[in-house]
Amino acid sequence: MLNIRNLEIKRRTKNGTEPLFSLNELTVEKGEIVTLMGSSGVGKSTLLRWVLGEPLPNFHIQGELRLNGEDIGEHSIAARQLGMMFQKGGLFPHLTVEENCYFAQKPRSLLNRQQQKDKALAMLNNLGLTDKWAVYPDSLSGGQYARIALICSLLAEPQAMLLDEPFSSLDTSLREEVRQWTFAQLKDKQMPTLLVTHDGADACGRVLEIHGTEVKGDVANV
Ligand SMILES: Nc1ncnc2c1ncn2[C@@H]1O[C@H](COP(=O)(O)OP(=O)(O)OP(=O)(O)O)[C@@H](O)[C@H]1O
Repeated sequence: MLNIRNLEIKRRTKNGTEPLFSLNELTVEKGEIVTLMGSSGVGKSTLLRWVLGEPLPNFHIQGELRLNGEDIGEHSIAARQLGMMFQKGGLFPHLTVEENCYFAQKPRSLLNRQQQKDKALAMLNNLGLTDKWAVYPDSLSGGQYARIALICSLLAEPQAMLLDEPFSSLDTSLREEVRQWTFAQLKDKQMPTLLVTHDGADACGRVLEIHGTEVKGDVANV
């Protein structure tokens, strides 16, 4: 379970700070997907980068962050055990799919190399993508890339997943398919997931909307 409380995001300016938005409380339960919607520039990506633990020198951010009840606000990126899927990226371009799959499992895996291979291949096999095992990410199509990037995030066995406009680089025909597949994977794994998007078509689960500097609770459930 991911819990954010008393969050205030401000952007540093020449003359001080400018408020982006604030949030009293947001909890994402195990097995739940919560979508945070808002127009471009309101601070959605900044929120996810703060949750992930990235240094954000151009922002002033206050808030409490808990994962499964533990305060992780001071933890390093690696120690937070969070998975992330971006609009683009997520795979190392200089590593093959196979090497990306091993790298993803490295930090906490107790499995040996053969077990890591079997686990990754089983996931790729479900998608009919085992023939991409030896290729580099730049030779994958957009949909193949998105799915393999999510597989790599899941192989790391994160405690929660953060999705930042994960489908917006896909064309319409593929977008619906990848979206359905991604949400099914996350629900199947009971993964607490926080999704940010400006596009209502990509929303899933409980939807919160940023209006001005405030977040309005549960506008819909999709
Ligand atoms: N590194 C940075 N330094 C200074 N300002 C930044 C930086 N990154 C983003 N901003 C500004 O902070 C605000 C919030 O940006 P953010 O990327 O979080 O918005 P967003 O809601 O995710 O937008 P989008 O939907 O377009 O991705 C914007 O006004 C943006 O211009």
